[in-house]
Amino acid sequence: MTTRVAVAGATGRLGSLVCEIVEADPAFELVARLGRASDTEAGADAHLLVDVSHPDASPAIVERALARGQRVLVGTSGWSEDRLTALAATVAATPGAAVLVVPNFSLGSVLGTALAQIAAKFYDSIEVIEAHHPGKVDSPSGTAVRTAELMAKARNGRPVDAPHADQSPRGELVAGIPVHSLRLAGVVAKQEVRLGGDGEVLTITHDTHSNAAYRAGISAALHALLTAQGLTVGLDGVLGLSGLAGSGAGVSA
Ligand SMILES: NC(=O)C1=CN([C@@H]2O[C@H](COP(=O)(O)OP(=O)(O)OC[C@H]3O[C@@H](n4cnc5c(N)ncnc54)[C@H](OP(=O)(O)O)[C@@H]3O)[C@@H](O)[C@H]2O)C=CC1
Ligand SMILES: O=C(O)C1=N[C@H](C(=O)O)C[C@H](O)C1
Repeated sequence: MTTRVAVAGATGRLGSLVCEIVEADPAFELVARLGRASDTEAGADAHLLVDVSHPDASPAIVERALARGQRVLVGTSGWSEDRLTALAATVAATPGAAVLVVPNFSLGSVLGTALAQIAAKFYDSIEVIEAHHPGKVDSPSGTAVRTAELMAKARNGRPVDAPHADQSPRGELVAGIPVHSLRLAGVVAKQEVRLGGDGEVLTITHDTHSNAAYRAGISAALHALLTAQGLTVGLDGVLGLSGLAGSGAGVSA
C-alpha cells in the first residue's frame, strides 16, 4: 500500500525537491501540492503531511495536520525550544500522533551540530556565524538556533562568556550564545561554530553547496516517519548518530 503525501510549501525551493523525491518513491503517492493560497481543506485525505513552508505559518499547518490524524514531517525553520515544548504537549495529548521536526536534512549539518555539542563542554567562548542565500526570509537560521540551544544544553547551565553582548553588532544571543547572520548572493547555506580557548580556536564548519545535500535526509525522514511515534527532533536517530553527542542529543520528546 502506498502512503498518500501532501506537501505544504510545494512551490518553494525545498518543497519542489520534496515533491520530486515523493513522486520518485514507489512507497509514496503525492496527492496535494499546497501553497500559501491553498484551501485549508486541500490535502486533508493524505496520510502524511510534509511542511516546508514559512516559520510564521508552520505551527498552524502542523496543528491542523495533527488534528486530522496525519503523520507530520516538518522541515520549516523557526522551531525553537519554546515552540517545540508547546508542540510536545500537543503531541502527548494526541493519541497515535507522530511528528518529526528536522532543522537540517543534510548529513554534514547533523554531524556538525553533534560535534559542536561535544566541543561546547570544553570551551567557554563560543560564537556561531551562519550565511545563507538572500532569498531566506528568517534569521538566525533554524539550524543555528538549534545548534546554539543544544550546545547550551550540553553545558548543563554553565554560561558562555559573551562580552558586550548588549551591542547589536555582537549578534543575537540564542541560549546565551552570540549568533551572527549573513544573507549573501552566491551562498546556499554555511555555518561556522567557533570555540575559543587558551591560545587556540576550534572552528566547526559546514558548507551546503546545493539542495542535493538534503535529498538523502528527506528520503530517510519520510521512511522513518512511517513507523515513528510521538515527537522526534533531528535526524540523529534516523542516521544512527544517537548518543554521539551525549544523552538525548537530537530528541526532545
Ligand atoms: N530542514 C532543512 O534542511 C531545510 C529547511 N529549509 C526551510 O524550509 C522553509 C522553506 O524554505 P524555501 O523552500 O527556501 O522557501 P521558499 O520561499 O522557496 O518557499 C516557501 C514555500 O512556502 C509557501 N508559503 C509561504 N508563506 C506561506 C504561508 N503563510 N502559508 C502557507 N504557505 C506559505 C510558499 O507558497 P507560495 O508559493 O504560495 O507563496 C512556498 O511554497 C524555510 O523555513 C527554510 O528555512 C530550507 C532548506 C533546508
Ligand atoms: O532557508 C534555507 O535555505 C535553510 N534553512 C534551514 C535553516 O534555517 O536552518 C536549513 C538550511 O540552513 C537551509
